[in-house]
Amino acid sequence: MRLAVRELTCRRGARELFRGLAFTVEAGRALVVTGPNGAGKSSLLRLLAGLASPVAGSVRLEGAPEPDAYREQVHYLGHLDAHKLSLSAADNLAFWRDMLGGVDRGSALEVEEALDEVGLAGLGALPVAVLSAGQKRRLALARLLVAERPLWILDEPTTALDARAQALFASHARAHVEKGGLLVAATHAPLDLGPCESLEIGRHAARTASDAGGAPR
Ligand SMILES: Nc1ncnc2c1ncn2[C@@H]1O[C@H](COP(=O)(O)OP(=O)(O)OP(=O)(O)O)[C@@H](O)[C@H]1O
Repeated sequence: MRLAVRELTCRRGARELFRGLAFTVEAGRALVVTGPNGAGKSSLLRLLAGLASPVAGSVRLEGAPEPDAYREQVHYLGHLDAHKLSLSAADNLAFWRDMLGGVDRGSALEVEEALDEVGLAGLGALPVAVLSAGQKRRLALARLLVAERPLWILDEPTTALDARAQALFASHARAHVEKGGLLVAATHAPLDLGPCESLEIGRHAARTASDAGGAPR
């Protein structure tokens, strides 16, 4: 399986952010997207997640078991955590498990296991409204664990996380890739994903590099 992006053009408002962008991400590989504020990283990720349509070009998951059900192959974590604040942490996660999970749960974790895994054990009954910013982000990351999906698209996944949670995230992300998953993450900070490709979105062009230094990993 591989993510194939061809001749992608993105426009927001009157501004063209990029044109003719092309790259692939193979199964078992990660791509880190970097670039200055406003360059178009989140816009690119929304295109990759199928949440927005490109002006031109295509995004395909080649070799996927169900190529027509692209959105069902994708875990997307945006800037916002997308929690229902009045519901408990456990109820939020149960919702996402049911929403995102398939019939075959594979090795996906149960809600309590996932809460434990992200360091929220004992907090499952609390309404999300009272969780700290980092706890809310940890809960968002727990969504990746309660449903198995091959393509993870993550927008600044470590925002608000302390060093321990960042390391925890990195170990789950590496494990996902090592077992053949695909991962695309936009970030301003190193993610410690191990060997990965990088894509720099600039003001005028996008530049790709494989396992090159110079960009956060
Ligand atoms: N709905 C919209 N209408 C018009 N312009 C938009 C819209 N959404 C985003 N933009 C503009 O598109 C550009 C790219 O935004 P985007 O969020 O993709 O950048 P980014 O690289 O993720 O930035 P950051 O590092 O700050 O998160 C910005 O100039 C932004 O103002």
